Amino acid sequence: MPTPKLFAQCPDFPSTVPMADLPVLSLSKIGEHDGGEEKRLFDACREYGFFLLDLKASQSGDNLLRDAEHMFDLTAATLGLEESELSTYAYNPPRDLLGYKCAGKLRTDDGKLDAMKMYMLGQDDIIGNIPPRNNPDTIETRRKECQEFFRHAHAVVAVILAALDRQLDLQPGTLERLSPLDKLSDTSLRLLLSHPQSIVDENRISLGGHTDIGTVTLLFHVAGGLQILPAGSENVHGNWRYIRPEPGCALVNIGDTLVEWTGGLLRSSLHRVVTAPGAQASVPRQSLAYLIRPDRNASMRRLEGSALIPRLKEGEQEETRSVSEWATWRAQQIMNGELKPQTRGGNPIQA
Ligand SMILES: O=C(O)CCC(=O)C(=O)O
Ligand SMILES: [Fe+2]
Repeated sequence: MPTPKLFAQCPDFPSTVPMADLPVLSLSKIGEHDGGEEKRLFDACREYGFFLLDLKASQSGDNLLRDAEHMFDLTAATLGLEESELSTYAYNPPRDLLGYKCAGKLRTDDGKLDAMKMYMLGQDDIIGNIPPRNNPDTIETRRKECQEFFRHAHAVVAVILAALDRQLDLQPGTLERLSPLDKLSDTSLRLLLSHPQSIVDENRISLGGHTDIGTVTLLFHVAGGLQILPAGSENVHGNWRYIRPEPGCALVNIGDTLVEWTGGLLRSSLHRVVTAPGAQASVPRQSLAYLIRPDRNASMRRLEGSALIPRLKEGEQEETRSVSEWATWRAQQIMNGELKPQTRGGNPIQA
C-alpha cells in the first residue's frame, strides 16, 4: 500500500528474497460483480487466505488510500511520543486490547521478545458507539480523520464480503449484516511501528506468528518484513515467504471467524513480521492493520443457507458461543500456551 509518495521515502524491496505469489485483485472489478475476479478472490481466500487488493481506479479505494496516508502520519506522531506518556495509555490484555502496547511485551515463536510498538484504536470509540475513550492528543485532534478511515475501510470491506456472499452461495448481505459499523464490536485499527536495529539481524521476529481472530483484515505497509507460511509447510525459517508491499494496494487476509463460519472452507494463514529485507532494514517500519470483528453478540455457529458450507459431521460439536465469548476463550488459550496458532481451513469443497 499506500500511495507512491510513501513508497518514494523507502528503499526498494529486494527482488532476491523468497516471495509469496499472491494474486492482485481489482476493487473496482469486484465492485462491478466481475465473475472472473470474484472467483479469483474466492480461490485466493481458500488457497492462501491472503490477496492484494488494488484500490486504484475506484472512488472508495482512492478515499481509503488518502485516509491510510493520514493514518501513517498519525502513527508517526502517536508512536513517536515519549514512552512515559504512551505508558499512561497502556493496553490491558486479555480484557482490554485498546491503547498502547510497548515493544517486548509478547513472546515470539523463537522464544525471544517482540519488537513492535502498537496503538490500538477501537471502532466503537472513534465512530461514537460508546462514550469517547481517553487517547493521546495526537489522536484526539484527528478524530475526524480517524472516523473517515473507519467509514471508508468498512465500505471497502463490505465490497469484499458481498463477493464472498455470492461465492459462498449465501443470501445477499449475510456477511455484512454480521459486522455492522453501528453495533458494538472489537473492530480496531492497529497502528504499528518497529525501529531499525543498530546491528541488523535479518531473521529477527518483530511480531510473532499468528492468525487474525476476526473476519477480514486490511493491511497497509510500505517496508516489507511481513511473511506468510504456505499451507502444509513446517514452521522453520526457510519456509516462510515475504509479501512484497505494492503501491496503491491493501493486503487482505481472512481471519479465524470466517474459517469457523464456513466450516473450514476459507483459510486463515499464519503470518508474522521479521526485519524488513535488504536496504529497507535501515528505516523505521510502519504499518496499519484494520481488523474487522463481528457484532459481539453474533454467534460463532456455522452459517446457514449455503449448499457449499459443509454440515456438521457425526461427532462434530456445534459451536454455540458468541463472538466475544469465543474470542476471550481463544485469546486465553493462546496466552496459557494451550493453543499454538497455526494455519486453519482451506478444506476442499465437498461435491
Ligand atoms: O505489520 C504487519 O505487517 C502485520 C501486522 C499484523 O499481522 C497484525 O497486526 O495482525
Ligand atoms: Fe495479523
